Amino acid sequence: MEAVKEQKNVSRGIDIESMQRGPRVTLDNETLCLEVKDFNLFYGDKQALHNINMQIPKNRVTAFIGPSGCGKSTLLRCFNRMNDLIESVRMEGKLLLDDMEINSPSVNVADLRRQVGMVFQKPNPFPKSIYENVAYGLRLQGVNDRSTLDKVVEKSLKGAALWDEVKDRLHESAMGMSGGQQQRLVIARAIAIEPEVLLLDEPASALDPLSTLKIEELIYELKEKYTIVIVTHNMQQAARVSDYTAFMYMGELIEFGATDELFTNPSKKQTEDYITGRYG
Ligand SMILES: Nc1ncnc2c1ncn2[C@@H]1O[C@H](COP(=O)(O)OP(=O)(O)OP(=O)(O)O)[C@@H](O)[C@H]1O
Repeated sequence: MEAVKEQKNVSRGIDIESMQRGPRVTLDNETLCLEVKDFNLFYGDKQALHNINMQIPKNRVTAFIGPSGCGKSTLLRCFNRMNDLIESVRMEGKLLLDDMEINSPSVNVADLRRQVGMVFQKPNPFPKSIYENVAYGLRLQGVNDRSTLDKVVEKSLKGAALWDEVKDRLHESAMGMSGGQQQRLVIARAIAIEPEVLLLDEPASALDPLSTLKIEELIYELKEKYTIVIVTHNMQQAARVSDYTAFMYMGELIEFGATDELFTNPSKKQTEDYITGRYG
């Protein structure tokens, strides 16, 4: 894994045109993080993803939007092999994290999930203290030194914009926090082990507007350090937080582009229909 990591800092332009047939500019000066090549996914006989080609740039926020059932979460889950847990799943094509083939049998899935963290729709803190939730990943790696853990817990809670709210009750149960605080705690737990990518599957859909705003502000800050891929049903949210947007429909990638452009000047009629609320 380390050797693979070494080779990663190669800057490559993101060729948006190769992702879609429509006329759209090629974006230079982006470093590639995740790549999907000729990718198909089946649940048993049912094909859920059709020939997806997509390039996701590093240190940017990329949003997946599209109507319910179009395959957003299925694709997101591929990046840290969460679909391995579903027996009927079959995949074709390639998924790359930098130069590493994600589905290669030689990839250690636990290592991959350390590099590619995931946050789900419903906050899922462990029934432990706030401190132990954040320290969890490090403890799994065998780190038990108190001062190291203290530093990482503080840094991660600060990174998740939660420190000030919880610094005086670190040893209280996480289950007593509000939903919005719990979701930021889960993000702190994910960043404590310094992943490269954060996958967010509708991270704010169970939260009230104020907590949603905090999560959105947080996403904006986190992209300095992480590559973020977010699935959202909320188009305003996609427009607010993301740099790039992928619009999917019935298992296909219809359009991928800079968010500003995709929302103001979509190149495909299906995208336009969706963002103007004609369906979905
Ligand atoms: N475990 C599964 N087994 C069989 N089919 C599945 C499974 N998970 C998803 N699907 C199917 O795959 C398709 C894509 O689902 P997916 O959840 O990825 O869509 P989505 O765009 O994320 O939808 P939503 O916005 O409603 O969450 C749907 O037709 C869904 O029914």
